Parts: sequence; structure tokens; C-alpha cells
Amino acid sequence: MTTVQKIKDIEEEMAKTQKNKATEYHLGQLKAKLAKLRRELITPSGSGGGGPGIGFDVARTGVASVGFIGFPSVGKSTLMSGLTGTVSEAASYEFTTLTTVPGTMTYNGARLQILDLPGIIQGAKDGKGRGKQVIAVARTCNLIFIVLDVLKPLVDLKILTDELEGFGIRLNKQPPRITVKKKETGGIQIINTVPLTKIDAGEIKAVLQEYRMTSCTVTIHEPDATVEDFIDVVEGNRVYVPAVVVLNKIDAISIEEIDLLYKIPNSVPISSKLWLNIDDELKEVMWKKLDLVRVYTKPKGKQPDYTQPVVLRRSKCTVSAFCDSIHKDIKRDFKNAMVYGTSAKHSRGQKVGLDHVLEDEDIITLFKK
Ligand SMILES: Nc1nc2c(ncn2[C@@H]2O[C@H](COP(=O)(O)OP(=O)(O)OP(=O)(O)O)[C@@H](O)[C@H]2O)c(=O)[nH]1
Ligand SMILES: [K+]
Ligand SMILES: [Mg+2]
Repeated sequence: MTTVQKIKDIEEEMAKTQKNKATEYHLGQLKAKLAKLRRELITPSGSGGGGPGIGFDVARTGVASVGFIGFPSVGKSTLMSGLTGTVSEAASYEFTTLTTVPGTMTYNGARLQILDLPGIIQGAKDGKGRGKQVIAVARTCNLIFIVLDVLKPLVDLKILTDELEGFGIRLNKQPPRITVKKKETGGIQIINTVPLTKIDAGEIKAVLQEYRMTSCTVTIHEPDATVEDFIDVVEGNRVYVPAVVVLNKIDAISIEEIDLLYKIPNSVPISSKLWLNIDDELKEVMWKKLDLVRVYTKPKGKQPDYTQPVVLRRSKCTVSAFCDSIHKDIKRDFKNAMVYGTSAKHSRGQKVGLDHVLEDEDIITLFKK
């Protein structure tokens, strides 16, 4: 039996099983089995790790990357060409784009890499078309644009989200605050710092049993944690990526219909053909989702340079990271820094060291030894 078939069988069994106290353990086990099979499916056989295939992986530039995921001919390339000035061929036939096409754009002083990708189809994560390579690129991006044709947005959104989820990508979600620590002996211990509403000890044990983890300490800090969240932590190879739902081709529908679309969470209706709602709205939403940190340098005794911020990612925005992004040797002579702005304790600034975490629009002066 193929892995895809095994997955289908388990999904069918889960659909048939009603959720109640008596079936909880069994369902937990099925969900864990499913997660293991999905992992088999997305792990390439042989060497090479989980990265994108040849021709799909491109050199990374800029401070952050945005990847486009969508069905064929929804207008991904039209949008990418307009944003970056790089020509990615657009045409009325499907699968015009056959590989990753990179471009760059500058927004708020940040250089961003935009990756136009081939269209994917349902079943991509299970190996249909080039879908696996495409989704593997999306996995490495800092933001995903899910591009939809406005005429059938909801059905398509569900299919695409499932494809990405099936590949271990979690959209617009934080990593669950759950830890699992293996022990030599002592059985399973569950510590929850909050009352749990969506998972219970039975389900947790079912999952651990499936993974042959007989002794460990599970700590859960999240009241709404689900068994899926728990499996994600046990599996450990998930990526948490923000996403924007881009509803393209609004020029083809009426104003009343556009109003309804605004109800889709994290969505922005646009027309890439007529360039509507992109400069004033899509780019702004993109910027917010990227959550970048701009830092202005102020030479000693002079005004800050507001024209060229050093842009850092939120996950790496210490004074140390700031130094590294200017020059690899700067830290050698570093004595301390004065920081003004949100991250500083006082309005007159704060003297800080390399570990200090910077905030967006902070101003910094470095002092040498
Ligand atoms: N009406 C309308 N048509 C659009 C819009 N954006 C793109 N199109 C048209 O849609 C067709 C497909 O556009 P592409 O940019 O090639 O779409 P794609 O998603 O890159 O397609 P693949 O690379 O084949 O997956 C072209 O004929 C475009 O002119 C839009 O905002 N409105
Ligand atoms: K096309
Ligand atoms: Mg294209």
C-alpha cells in the first residue's frame, strides 16, 4: 500500500469515528499515525534534506522573502512583475511559470526578495506536479502570499491551506507553548500551568504511545492547545509562517461582492492587472506581517540618518545582530551603545550592551573601545 493510500484510509477511519470519551484515545493515535505518514511523504528519499529541488532553490537576498502560492493563472506573475520590476512571464494559459522566479523590491528602506512560484494543484504535497518543490520553497519564506482568484476564493483557500499544512507549514500561528522532555525512566508526567480545554491526558498518552515515548515530562502553558498542536511539538519539524490572503482580479466583480470578501481573515482584495489596492493596502499589510525592525544610526554628535535604516528580523534584532549586519568586524571594537526609542528605558536614551533587544524605529550610536 502506498503512503498516500494509507493516509486516505486513516482519514476515512477518522471521519467515521465520533469524538467522545470512549474514542478519544483511538483518535489521538490515528492523528499521530497520520502525522508520521505525512512526514514520510514530505521527506525526500536519499540525501538532500528537506530543502527545495534543483532549479527551485534560488540565492537569497534582502532581509526577508515573500513567496507566492496559488493555483495556476490566478495572477501571481502579474503581481510579482508589478511589485519588483523583474519580468516574470504572465499569460492566459496555466503553468506559465515553471520554476522559482526571484525579484526584489524596497519598502520602508527594507530590501525584500519576492519569489514568484509555479501554480500548484490539489494533491501537491502528495507529489502531484511540481507541488512538493514549490511548497518546499514556501517553507523557507518569511511570509507567504496565498494568491486566489476572487471568483472562487473560499474553496481554493481551503485546498491551499491544507496543502501547506500537510507540508508542516503553520500559517499565522505561533508555536504552541508546549514542551516534551524525554527521560530515562519514570513514565509520563503531564504538567499544565493552565486548565486545558481541548486536550486531555488520554489523548496525550495515545500520541506518546504511538511515538514509543514511554518516559517523558509534558508541560503545557496553553489553555486552548489541541492534540494537533501537541503532535506538532512531538514531530518538531514545523515552521510557523505568517500569510496574507491576496484576492486578485477584483476588477472582474462588483463593489458589493468586494465588501463580502473583506470578511476573510488576513485578506486583501486587489487587481494586479489594474494595480488596485496594492500600493496603499497590500504593501502595508505585507510590511506589518513581516514584522521587521528598522534601526537608524546616529553618528556621535550628529542627527540620525533616517534615509537608510538597518533592517533586522524580529527573531534576530539585538545590538549584536545590528553590528553584524553592518560589518562582520564591528563587534571587535564595540564598547557600548546609546539607544533612543521604544526599547530604551528613558526618553533621554539608554546605554546598552550587545544583548540589548532593539525595537522598530530605534536610534543607535555605537561607541568603540
Ligand atoms: N482580470 C484580471 N486578470 C488578471 C489579473 N491579474 C492577472 N490577470 C490575468 O490572468 C492571467 C494569468 O496571469 P499570470 O500572472 O500568468 O498568472 P500566474 O498565477 O502567474 O499563472 P501560472 O504561472 O500559470 O501559475 C493572465 O491572462 C493575466 O493577464 C487581474 O487583476 N484581473
Ligand atoms: K498563467
Ligand atoms: Mg506565473
